Order: sequence, then structure tokens, then C-alpha cells
Amino acid sequence: MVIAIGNDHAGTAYKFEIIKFLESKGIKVLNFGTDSENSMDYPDAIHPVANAVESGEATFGIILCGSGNGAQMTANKHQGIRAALCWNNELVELTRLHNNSNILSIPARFVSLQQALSFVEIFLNTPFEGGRHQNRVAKIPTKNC
Ligand SMILES: O=C(CO)[C@H](O)[C@H](O)[C@H](O)COP(=O)(O)O
Repeated sequence: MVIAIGNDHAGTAYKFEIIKFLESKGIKVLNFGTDSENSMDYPDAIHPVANAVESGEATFGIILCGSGNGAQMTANKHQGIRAALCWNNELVELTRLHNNSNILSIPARFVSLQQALSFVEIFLNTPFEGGRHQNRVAKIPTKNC
């Protein structure tokens, strides 16, 4: 498994902890985010994550900004991306089970580090349920409108 990670300045501290957590499990991480807490524009860090997931270079993506919204909006501009903004464990589990999300967006200024790590663990360990949800996910891309 390869994880692409991206963040703006609001997500830098959590990003480092998430990388440590993933690497401790032998997971390869591609870091596209800023390593600084100096202000930067989140799209510059998030588009590369979406590209890596779309191309198959990464299995999943994890993105962080203050609210998680800007990061999620950016990632979801990519046709092959289903990015989910989650703020509790149940939402993380549901978005894998029902939406087959391939990017998790974490609102770094609104959740604790422990919550963020828990979200990552659940996201990576929950399979897509398929069935009725497969039909719905297949209708998401705009070419199907
Ligand atoms: O863009 C965002 C909102 O979706 C992110 O939360 C940013 O991290 C936030 O806007 C950054 O705010 P700042 O005041 O520039 O630190």
C-alpha cells in the first residue's frame, strides 16, 4: 500500500504524526504537503495528491487543512477522486463502506491528533461494501449527468 499525503500550514503538525504512524506499519508515504507552518495555498499541496491517486501511484490519499473543506473541494475537482471530509470515526467508516472514498480529508483545526490517527486507521482498514453502493458510486462522475 502507498499513501499520498498533502497538507497546508494548518495540517503540518498532524501530517508528521500521521506519516510516523503509517511508516511504523511499513506503509510507504508520498509527502506532497508543506513541511512548514508558514502560510501557503492548499491547492498547491492537494492537486499532487489527487494526481497520485488518480494515476494509481498511490492507493489512497490523506489530505489536511484547517477545516478540511478547501482540501476536499480541490481533490474532488479530479474525475477519479472521491474525497470525504470526516470529523468522527463513524463518518470515516461509512465513507469507505458506502462511497468507496479514495481520499480522506481531515479538518486539522477541529479534531484532536488522536482522532486524526484513528480516522486514518479506520479509513485504511475498511473495505468498500459494493452492491447497491457500486451503482451509486458509478453515477458520480459528471460524464454520467
Ligand atoms: O482553506 C481552508 C478552508 O477550507 C483551510 O481550512 C485552510 O487551512 C484555512 O483557510 C487556512 O486559514 P489561515 O487563516 O490562512 O491559516
